Amino acid sequence: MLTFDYNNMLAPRLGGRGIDPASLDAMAGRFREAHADTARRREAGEIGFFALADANAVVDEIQTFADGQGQAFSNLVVLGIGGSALGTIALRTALLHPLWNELDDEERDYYPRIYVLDNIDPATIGPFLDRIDLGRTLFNIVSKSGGTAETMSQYLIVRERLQAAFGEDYRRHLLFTTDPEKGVLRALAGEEQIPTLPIPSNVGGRFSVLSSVGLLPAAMAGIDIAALLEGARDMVAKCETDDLRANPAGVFAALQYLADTERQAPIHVMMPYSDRLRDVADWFRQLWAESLGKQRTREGSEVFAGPTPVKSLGATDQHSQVQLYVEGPFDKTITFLSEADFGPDVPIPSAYEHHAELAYLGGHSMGELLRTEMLATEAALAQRGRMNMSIEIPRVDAHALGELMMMLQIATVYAGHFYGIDPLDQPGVELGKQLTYGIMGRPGFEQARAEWEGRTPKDDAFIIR
Ligand SMILES: O=P(O)(O)OC[C@H]1O[C@](O)(CO)[C@@H](O)[C@@H]1O
Repeated sequence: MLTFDYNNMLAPRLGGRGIDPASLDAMAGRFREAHADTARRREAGEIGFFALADANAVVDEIQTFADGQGQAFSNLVVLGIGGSALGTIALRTALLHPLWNELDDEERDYYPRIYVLDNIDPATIGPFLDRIDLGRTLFNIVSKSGGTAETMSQYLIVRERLQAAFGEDYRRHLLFTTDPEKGVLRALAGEEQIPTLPIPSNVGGRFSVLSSVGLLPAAMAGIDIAALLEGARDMVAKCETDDLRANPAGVFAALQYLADTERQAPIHVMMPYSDRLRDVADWFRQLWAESLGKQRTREGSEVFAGPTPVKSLGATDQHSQVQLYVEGPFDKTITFLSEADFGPDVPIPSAYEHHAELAYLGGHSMGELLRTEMLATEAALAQRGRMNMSIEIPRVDAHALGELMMMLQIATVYAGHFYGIDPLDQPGVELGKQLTYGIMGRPGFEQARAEWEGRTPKDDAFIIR
């Protein structure tokens, strides 16, 4: 089980800058409402990600694919963006490298390499597709909506290359992961007989890491997806209580909400002290930002809610960001992520005994130093009255990742309730999408194009060339 320590968020440790424990306890009633509302929305089928933890049939289907057809490929290339990419990247960074290190050469050949193309920069896409051996590659097109411009443009390029190389056999290199009913990707799968995996319709992109979106690439890479879901199940069970102080996701959400609204600290830095956990912070950034950054409440009144998530990395960013965190404005909280057991550690040799500035390092290890630096940063922040909290997982493995990611997803839903907004929608992203469609000439978006042309004339006086 993970350990969540929030002492350094509270007034007893931080003096007047911390949150009064009484304020946290005063959230107990609102938390019971948030918990009941979440249960009601789960029951009504509006929130689907909790149930992913129990989707054992999907695990079997995915594992069968990964162990069977999947083994014909040396590369798996995921085409997706946002929630269709970030969870997979986080799992790959966390779980693949340790696994990879333990494999011998023959075993390494058994598992395909996992690539995620989550941008549309031609300088990346062109050379990547020129280099990769198409004959040994499976392309997994991941899009909940099935219509995202970035993903679909990548798909069109890949499809043309596959057809040019393999004719009608191009299908063998494609797997769509999309909504079970809606969207053009689903329609294409039917028209062209391309195999698919479903993303349950009540699971939004940023909550989909434990669906086939994250599970298929994970299984192909040899990650233990059953353990991932077991960890998630353990966290769901832990969060079944409506007693705020016993519910880790509830306390996480309540403290961040209080930091923002009572302590004017709307910036939420997530700082793993672990290379393997670094992309969990990136995945969380979308989850927190897209879910909570909202103009309107669920009832429709204006609110302009939303903390700003920031990703950081220890110890690297101690030498880039920590000066600001320790002495800058009191506008942020820091959440540390760490692992209790780094696995095989790297000892630091004893040398230069006559130089005290170096001699103290000898006899310790890199893991010890990294951990010490985190504890020291936590203490420095607390001494200066800066709110921080820490989540420690026992070790970086599939079970722990399942627990951690489920906790952060549940916390996001609770936080949405506290802010009075709907954490499941993202209306603000739509405007930019519509303007893109208009500018690119998609039929039906002429109005968007006209608005863009009407609003974008620029004054040369404000441009330096
Ligand atoms: O999976 P899709 O539908 O292609 O969407 C990708 C991403 O685009 C968004 O809709 C908007 O950024 C995200 O919510 C989503 O994760």
